[in-house]
Amino acid sequence: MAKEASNGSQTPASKPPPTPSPLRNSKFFQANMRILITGGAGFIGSHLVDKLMQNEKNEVIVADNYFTGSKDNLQKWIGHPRFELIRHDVTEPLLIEVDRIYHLACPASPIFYKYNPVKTIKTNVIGTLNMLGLAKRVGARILLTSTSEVYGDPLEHPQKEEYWGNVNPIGVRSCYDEGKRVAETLMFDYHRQHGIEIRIARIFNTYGPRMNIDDGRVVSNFIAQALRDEALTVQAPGTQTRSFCYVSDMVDGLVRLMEGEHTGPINIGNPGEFTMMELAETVKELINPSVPINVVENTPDDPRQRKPDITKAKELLGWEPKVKLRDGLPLMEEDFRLRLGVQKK
Ligand SMILES: NC(=O)c1ccc[n+]([C@@H]2O[C@H](COP(=O)([O-])OP(=O)(O)OC[C@H]3O[C@@H](n4cnc5c(N)ncnc54)[C@H](O)[C@@H]3O)[C@@H](O)[C@H]2O)c1
Ligand SMILES: O=C(O)[C@H]1O[C@H](OP(=O)(O)OP(=O)(O)OC[C@H]2O[C@@H](n3ccc(=O)[nH]c3=O)[C@H](O)[C@@H]2O)[C@H](O)[C@@H](O)[C@@H]1O
Repeated sequence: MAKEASNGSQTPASKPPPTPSPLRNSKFFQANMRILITGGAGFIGSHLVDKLMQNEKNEVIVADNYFTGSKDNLQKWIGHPRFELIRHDVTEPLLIEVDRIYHLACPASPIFYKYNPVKTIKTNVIGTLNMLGLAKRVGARILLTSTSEVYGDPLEHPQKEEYWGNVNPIGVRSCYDEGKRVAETLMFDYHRQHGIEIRIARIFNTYGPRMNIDDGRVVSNFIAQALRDEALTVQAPGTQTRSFCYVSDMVDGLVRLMEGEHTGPINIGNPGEFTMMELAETVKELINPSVPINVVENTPDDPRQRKPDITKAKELLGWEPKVKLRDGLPLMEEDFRLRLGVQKK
């Protein structure tokens, strides 16, 4: 029997999550998978939209508050009968019917996630709670895009999924690192407590076309600086490392994880590891050999090294990255040239 809630409304007794809607079996719906992408107007999200829209059986719904994303990234899909775009902040509940939720909504560039850290935490915690609530109500499978930042300034190298990390809980990056750690916890608690089907991807630095030009992340900074004939700003000491994954490899990994049998967390990233000085030298060589490289001040708590161990992704998802940094950078250069209006000399 339903219980009487204190405000007088009826609340259902505790029960297992519903199976997907019976409409799934009707003639019309059988051909479709309805997929929600939160943060789908952003960099990775918009590439994921492109990939999922290629399958004519998919309907794609994007919910985004446009904090760091833009309708421009989705221009080609606006008006398409299988596509819907909703201006929505995930810190508010969303009532729709879907089969899959790719939950990406969260500013990813350190400049943007530090801009309003309280909002970043709300997005990670309340936003993930809301999306898990939605998954529970409609019986959808949900994938969280977590981050290599859950490993903090890692004391193990390369990072395996079993490593618990070395994160400063009160630093300026904590709104993001700890926010994503709580989001992972919520995912597993909903899975254990309510039987929700979950997937967790731990994404390592990803780059490619459509990154915000002035978004502050290292690859977009260096390419924009090289094209504008400005000095490349290597933050000290320059020996810190990152591993850069091209965006088409990333979305391929995310879809495999979603449609595979494993909850994760699974690292998705390119194990090729570079110092920031090496990255600057590569950008200089490929894009503009006449720009200088300047070493500038760094920000607090910058991780000193990062490289994914992708054994799990290889074994469990049959996934590994295909695009090498030297091949991916020119593809991004082309997109930045178009957007900045800078011709090749
Ligand atoms: N790009 C990377 O290197 C990287 C690495 C690790 C993890 N990730 C994760 O992948 C996801 C996508 O990253 P990205 O690089 O595409 O970043 P992005 O900033 O381009 O995209 C994030 C999107 O989320 C939207 N958003 C932010 N807060 C929101 C809110 N409260 N409600 C609704 N929408 C909101 C933004 O407007 C934007 O469209 C993020 O969850 C990020 O943490 C990215
Ligand atoms: O992969 C991840 O998990 C995380 O990676 C990045 O975080 P971060 O590695 O700090 O990204 P950048 O801001 O691109 O910085 C990378 C390195 O480049 C350096 N850097 C940055 C900008 C610049 O102009 N010059 C420069 O040398 C930074 O000091 C840092 O060492 C993303 O922005 C996060 O969203 C993501 O979760």
